[in-house]
Parts: sequence; structure tokens; C-alpha cells
Amino acid sequence: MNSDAVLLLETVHFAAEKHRNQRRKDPEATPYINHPIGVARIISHEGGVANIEVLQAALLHDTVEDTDTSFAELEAKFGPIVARIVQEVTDDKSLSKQDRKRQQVEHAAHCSRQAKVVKLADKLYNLRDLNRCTPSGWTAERVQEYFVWASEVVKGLRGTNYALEERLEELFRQRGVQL
Ligand SMILES: Nc1nc2c(ncn2[C@@H]2O[C@H](COP(=O)(O)OP(=O)(O)O)[C@@H](OP(=O)(O)OP(=O)(O)O)[C@H]2O)c(=O)[nH]1
Ligand SMILES: [Mn+2]
Repeated sequence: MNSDAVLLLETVHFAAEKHRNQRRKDPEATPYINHPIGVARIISHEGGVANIEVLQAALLHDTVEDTDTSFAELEAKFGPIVARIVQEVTDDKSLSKQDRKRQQVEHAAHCSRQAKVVKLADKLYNLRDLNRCTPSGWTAERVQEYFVWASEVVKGLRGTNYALEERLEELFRQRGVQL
């Protein structure tokens, strides 16, 4: 009964419940859950990674940062490996935004391989989303700054998944950002 398919459905259901009242920042206010599902799908479909814990962590990766979910809750429900990967990709919300951004750059290289895959796919999704449309209230400069900062994070994630890194490199190249 605990097949990977059943586990994945349990996980996507949990994430959807947690993000149920959240929307993306795009003008159409897309349901937030589209993002974690899209990140998991990038990992499987483009990254060629079928590891169940990595896919579960991708589905859950913003639940602690952006909802009332705790790591203890994730560990009890999905086990220590999934909870640890989510922890590795979760910003410390007690820090200022500037410090959180700096920490992502500093911590990237020290993450586990599994967390690096989730981070690569998260950045790839968000950069594609920025190319698709500008979030409400963002200037073109802010969009460009996000690309520059994301490239600094991705530098620390290299050597993890060739397909994802190649796609990210192309997006940076289009923006004139050197990786
Ligand atoms: N491109 C884009 N991003 C949106 C949209 N709606 C919500 N986001 C989220 O906003 C975050 C990027 O915006 P920032 O201003 O840099 O961060 P903030 O959420 O801490 O304010 C990402 O968080 P994250 O996934 O935690 O990733 P990260 O930026 O911390 O790596 C992204 O998922 C949207 O419509 N387009
Ligand atoms: Mn995310």
C-alpha cells in the first residue's frame, strides 16, 4: 500500500492543503501550489531524477517557510530524510531579507546533493516565471537583480545535475549574467 505513487499523492495533497490560501505574485494570482508541483516536475521530467524523497521534498519545499508547517510535522508524516532536505532549502525567517539572501549564496555549496537538486529546480522555475511575467509591483531592475543573485546561488550548486544547470546557464546568458 505504501507505494511511491501513494506516497507522492499523500505529499501533494498535504502541500496543497498547506498552501490552499496562498497565491503567486503574478498578475493572475496563480494558486501557489502550482510552484512546488512545477519544481517537482522539473526534477523528474527535465532532471531525470526519480528519487522519491527528493520529489517529496520538492513538493514540500516552501511549506515551512511560507505556511504554519513545522519540521517536526514533516518528520512525523514523511520521515527524517524528507524533513532534512526541506530544512536545507528553508530560509531562516528570523533573519533580515538581506541576510537570508546572503545565506543562500554562502550555504549553497554545503548542501546535500538532494537539497542541491531541489534548489536548482526552484531557481529554474522562478527564473522561467520571471520571464513569463513580472510579479505585481516588481520593476525591471528588481527582476534583473533576482537573476544576478540567483546566479550567485547557482554557482554553489554546480556539478549536481547537468541538464538543470545547462538550462539555468542559458537563462543567465540571455540576461547577460555571467555564471
Ligand atoms: N518569479 C516569481 N516568484 C514568485 C511569484 N510568486 C511568488 N514568488 C516567490 O517569490 C520568491 C522570490 O521573491 P523575493 O522577493 O526574492 O523573495 P521573498 O518572497 O522572500 O520576498 C520566490 O521564493 P522561493 O521559491 O522561496 O525561492 P527563493 O527566491 O528564495 O530562492 C518565489 O517562489 C511569481 O509570480 N513569480
Ligand atoms: Mn520555492
